[in-house]
Amino acid sequence: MTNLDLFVENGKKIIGVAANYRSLLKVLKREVPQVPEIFIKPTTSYITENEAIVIPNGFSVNQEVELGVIIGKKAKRVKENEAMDYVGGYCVALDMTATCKIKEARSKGGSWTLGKGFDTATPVSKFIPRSYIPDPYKLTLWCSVNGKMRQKGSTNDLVFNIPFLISYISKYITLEPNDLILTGSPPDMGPVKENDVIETGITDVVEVKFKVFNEN
Ligand SMILES: O=C([O-])CC(=O)C(=O)O
Ligand SMILES: [Mg+2]
Repeated sequence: MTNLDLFVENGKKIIGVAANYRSLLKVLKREVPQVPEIFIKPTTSYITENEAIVIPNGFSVNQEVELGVIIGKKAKRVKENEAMDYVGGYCVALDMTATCKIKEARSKGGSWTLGKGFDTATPVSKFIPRSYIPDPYKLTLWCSVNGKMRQKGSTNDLVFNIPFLISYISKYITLEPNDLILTGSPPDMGPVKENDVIETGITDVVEVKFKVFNEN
């Protein structure tokens, strides 16, 4: 038996999707991609409510609010039309991103591991059972910093929807119960600094608060 409420404790992997909102691609002046660009974050980057986001020394870090999809059962080469059977539930997540490291990786062709995977880079809400969200494309994701709204986006703006992502990823990487897919951020991610308070949520579903600290 898997208790998906404990997805953080039992988490095996976190798979992120980059630039998966049409509105973000527009801002970035990028074409809609043919396939998703994916990356992995370690589960040691998880934090939950009341734990601190810690910015590593010398890093510049942005917040990105995202719909998290939590896998309910093992998925390998899943067809798109069966993919929703593998969704156990959802969460709201912050894909904290060290922009300094991602820029360096993009320009030098290096890896995203530090840019996406540092400790505390994946703050998440509690688990939301799948039945609680009958239509995952009607959700409003929001994120405020120090009480000022910074991001607001609708999941109907996703480029690759949840079944496509599960089908695509599971062709190459077996998905396991408690894995988390971060489906990408709407525009207006921005830098955060020590003592900032980040509040984030899915309207009428869940909200969660995190405080930001420097490493020392
Ligand atoms: O941070 C990035 O460069 C890409 C990303 O994760 C997103 O669009 O959600
Ligand atoms: Mg992201």
